[in-house]
Amino acid sequence: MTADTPNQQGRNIVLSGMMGSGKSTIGRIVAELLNRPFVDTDKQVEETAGRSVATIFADQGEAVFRLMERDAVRHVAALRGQVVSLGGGVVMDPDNVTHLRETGDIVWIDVPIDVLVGRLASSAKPNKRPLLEGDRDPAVLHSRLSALRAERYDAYATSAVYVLDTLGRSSEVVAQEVLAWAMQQPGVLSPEERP
Ligand SMILES: Nc1ncnc2c1ncn2[C@@H]1O[C@H](COP(=O)(O)OP(=O)(O)OP(=O)(O)O)[C@@H](O)[C@H]1O
Ligand SMILES: O=C(O)C1=C[C@@H](O)[C@@H](O)[C@H](O)C1
Ligand SMILES: [Mg+2]
Repeated sequence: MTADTPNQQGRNIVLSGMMGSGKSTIGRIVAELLNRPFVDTDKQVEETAGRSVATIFADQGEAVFRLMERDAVRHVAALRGQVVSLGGGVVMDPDNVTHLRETGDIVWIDVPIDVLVGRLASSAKPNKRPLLEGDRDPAVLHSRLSALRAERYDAYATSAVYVLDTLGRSSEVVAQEVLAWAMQQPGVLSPEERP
């Protein structure tokens, strides 16, 4: 088994949460520790479309992006044995959640807005986060992120089987918590992934 060969036995570990919550950072660590492929739905969309998330939003609109994202989700959910990082809005579509749950378990990385503002103000990633319009002003970011989180809270909470609290904890420590959770969860780790 290599990092490019999905393990057919283990369920996907699917990380969900707001922009900047740490899905990619934590997901990569978990994938490396388990020697699993790491898949990011935003990257899948960009590779398939040959354009950045921001360009898709600008040229074709958010609705077209969401359709592409649905396809990416179905692709990812067709395989097992992966660590998956979701775009921040994926779980707003209940069909996406249904597909993801067939082969995986969703873990929500819940991060307070103030922490997100601190992270996103110093890393605007305008090509990736058009909903924030590349804005780095902390007050504007705070109000945009608060509104998004309020709108999405129920979807994040109900789609996830586990919530990670990252406050004051490094990504490495949080990744270890994901592993500890996976160990307890039937079907997530294959026998060979268990110590
Ligand atoms: N537990 C943590 N403690 C401190 N910093 C963290 C932690 N997790 C992530 N970070 C930092 O927060 C920033 C955002 O993390 P990351 O890119 O992984 O988030 P994301 O959810 O993938 O966001 P997006 O997909 O919207 O870009 C990075 O600079 C990362 O180093
Ligand atoms: O929260 C969101 O709706 C988004 C988050 C990003 O991961 C991208 O999927 C896109 O910028 C939209
Ligand atoms: Mg990411």
